[in-house]
Amino acid sequence: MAKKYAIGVDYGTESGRALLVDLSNGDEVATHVTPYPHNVIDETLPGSGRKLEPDWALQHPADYIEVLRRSVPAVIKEAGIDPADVIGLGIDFTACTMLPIDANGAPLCFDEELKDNPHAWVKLWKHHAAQDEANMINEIAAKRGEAFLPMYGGKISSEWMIAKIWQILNEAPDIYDRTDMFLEATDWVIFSLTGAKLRNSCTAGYKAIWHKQKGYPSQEFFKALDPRLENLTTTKLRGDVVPLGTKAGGLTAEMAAILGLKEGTAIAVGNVDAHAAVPAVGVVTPGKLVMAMGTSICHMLLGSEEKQVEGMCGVVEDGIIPGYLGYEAGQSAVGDIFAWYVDEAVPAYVTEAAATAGIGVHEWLEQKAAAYKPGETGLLALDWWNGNRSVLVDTDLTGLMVGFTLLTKPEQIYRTLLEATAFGTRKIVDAFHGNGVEVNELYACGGLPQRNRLLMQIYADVTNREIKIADSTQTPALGAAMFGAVAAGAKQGGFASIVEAAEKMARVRDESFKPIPENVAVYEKLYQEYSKLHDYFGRGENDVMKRLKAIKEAALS
Ligand SMILES: Nc1ncnc2c1ncn2[C@@H]1O[C@H](COP(=O)(O)OP(=O)(O)O)[C@@H](O)[C@H]1O
Ligand SMILES: O=C(CO)[C@@H](O)[C@@H](O)COP(=O)(O)O
Repeated sequence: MAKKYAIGVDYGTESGRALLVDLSNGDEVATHVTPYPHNVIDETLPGSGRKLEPDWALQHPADYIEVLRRSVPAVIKEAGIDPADVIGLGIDFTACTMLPIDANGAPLCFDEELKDNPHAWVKLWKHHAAQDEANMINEIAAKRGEAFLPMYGGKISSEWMIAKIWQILNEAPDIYDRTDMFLEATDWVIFSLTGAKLRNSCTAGYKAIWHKQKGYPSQEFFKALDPRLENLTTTKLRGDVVPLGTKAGGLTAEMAAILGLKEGTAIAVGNVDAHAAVPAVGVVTPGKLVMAMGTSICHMLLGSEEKQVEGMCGVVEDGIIPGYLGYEAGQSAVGDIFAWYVDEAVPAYVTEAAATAGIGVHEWLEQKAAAYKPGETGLLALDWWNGNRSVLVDTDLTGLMVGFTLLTKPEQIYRTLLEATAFGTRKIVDAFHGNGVEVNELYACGGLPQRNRLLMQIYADVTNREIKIADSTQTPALGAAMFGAVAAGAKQGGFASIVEAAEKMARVRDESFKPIPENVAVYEKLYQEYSKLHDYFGRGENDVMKRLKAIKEAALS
């Protein structure tokens, strides 16, 4: 029998990537990236040039189709295979990236009459202009004692579905009225490929407050938010919510012609980028925390029971792997903190020394920082350069470093920043483990594990846990392809379940990072000090960070 393949399409913030994978062994045969022609729309609307307000971040839905049009034929061509041997396709997306559609499924921004209204466009995950609505949701939910709130660590984010919908209603009621359904972009792309309007359990659960047993929050809750939202969940949020790996449908004839694939090819329901990476590193059972490490970190973990864990982003049944509770937590800046130091704060001599050595500034700092023993710098930092997403859930918190002397060196500061983010991850690990959601091993994927060995050793030492590293450098796309193969099913040459797909296709590297006992002992002491600072500045004992923010805002006004 001819070899069978699946395609995973990973929709990132600035581009989409297709990956063609061999189902017999998980080999990544071909890949192709399409930058979004309209990129992130955060200044002016295409066409009218209408200016957008700060905190807005939109996208053009046609760009998502363009990724399919360019990247899918490109991987088929590069691989030189018969398109009929591609038996399934899955996608993963940034989230909550959402849009209003009409009764035919067309985005409202495609309508000549509506295209100059920014609310008709896709709101990207990092659209932060619905903060007022998010604050009201949290206030009202807390007052009413809504049971869902603790399942989201006590706070619903402005990035998520309900806050974004309410902003549309408040600022553009005509767009709200014209909307037949609000969909996650990941679900809209699947609709475009198959004609099936389904909602996937991952985005519905993590981003739209849907619960497998309880459904959405009550109509009374939505009425308490705004009487106009009373029927939202049965009208504009209607639609079946189905578990990941479900076949959404077959590729339509029209899309088959565009993609160069066979009509009827199995298409899996949509998924989220970080979550798709979990089976791609082979994690399909509890006890293993997967860290998608890049500019920020998403931490994902499976459990068998629904537990309340301080500061988690959410717990969703079938949210990561069908049959398990999926837990998500996160640090809102990690690589971004190192980037800040390298771009904004290192002395010129460091940049020059790195250039002379023919290496990057990160690499130069890593090499120098690796010469120190844990504790030797005398420095300690709080990693809140972009607030704290878990466990404190407070965007007003800011960064801090103590222990400077006249002898402090740039590489010591860099090492301290690496350590601070590791302590932030340890807080998350402890929050899960201490609340009965076991964390025994760590798995890492994303850009950072490939780039910085010192960072990974520090994480192993600080958490006192072995860390396995993804073999693939494109784990979300690999995970999406795996779900595509599950949608195709075993009879077609795919898999009966994601567990089977992971057994065949997922890989970690042979080399892992193991804790070094003498480092663990020193970091334990430093972590106790970190925890004292964390609680002192983060739990209200000393509100200096908030007071500084107020003074800054007054100075700016
Ligand atoms: N050698 C390095 N050590 C530590 N951080 C690095 C290094 N090189 C790049 N970074 C950081 O990695 C981040 C990008 O990670 P990546 O996984 O590629 O991106 P994304 O999170 O957008 O998918 C940036 O924040 C950058 O500062
Ligand atoms: O929020 C999530 C996942 O829950 C991400 O989709 C979102 O932060 C975007 O992440 P990336 O920038 O693609 O790593």
